Amino acid sequence: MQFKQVTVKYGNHRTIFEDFSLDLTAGQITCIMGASGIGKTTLLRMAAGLEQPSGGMIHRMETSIGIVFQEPRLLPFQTVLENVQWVFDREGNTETNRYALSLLEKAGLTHVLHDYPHQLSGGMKQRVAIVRAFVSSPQLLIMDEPFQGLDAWTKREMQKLLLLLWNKEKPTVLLATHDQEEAFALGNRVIVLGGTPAAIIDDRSTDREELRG
Ligand SMILES: Nc1ncnc2c1ncn2[C@@H]1O[C@H](COP(=O)(O)OP(=O)(O)OP(=O)(O)O)[C@@H](O)[C@H]1O
Repeated sequence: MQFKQVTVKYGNHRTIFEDFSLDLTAGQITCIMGASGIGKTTLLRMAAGLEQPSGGMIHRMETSIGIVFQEPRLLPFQTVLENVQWVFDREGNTETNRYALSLLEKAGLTHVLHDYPHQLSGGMKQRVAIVRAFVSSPQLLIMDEPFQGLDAWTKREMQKLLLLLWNKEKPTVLLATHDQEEAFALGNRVIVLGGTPAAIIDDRSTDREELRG
């Protein structure tokens, strides 16, 4: 997907992006870093089509999108399993259902399938949100600091799960993180935003194949 000369302004004085262009290679994981408030969430929301730029264009080749927000955003009156099934037609879709169950197992959630969100820890809720984004095998996966707040072990497990799924289906992934180590462990490319309005101040291709999977 492509951002072409994108401008984002809030009010009269606040310019977050101006003439910002970025070309994402399909099938790659691109990690976006940058100080708090620089515009990472805004960029991801535009990539998902949730926000329109004030100027410029966004071209998206991918037709299906999965999103993991900074907070889990689960449906409160649906169980863990229902929250994940909600994104596909569970009736007669046994193949997807089986896939959902296998992802929930990989995410260590098998024992809470029938629990409701208020019964889960913050980390468990976030894992449900991650599985929900993965289950429909989207061509574009947008993840806004998805592993923030998870304990170190769970974080590593979820990162491994992301790489496992990415290796299988090669979606285009756009992932915002504050964690440089995470960015270089996961990304094929790491982009750092800086300045006002935000511009790309560092753009590196990584060659860390040995860390994958
Ligand atoms: N709806 C809005 N109205 C006004 N200003 C906004 C709005 N949404 C975001 N902003 C401003 O745009 C800037 C970029 O916000 P954004 O959430 O994209 O940053 P971020 O890099 O994701 O930050 P963080 O790392 O803290 O999540 C911030 O200065 C924020 O205050």
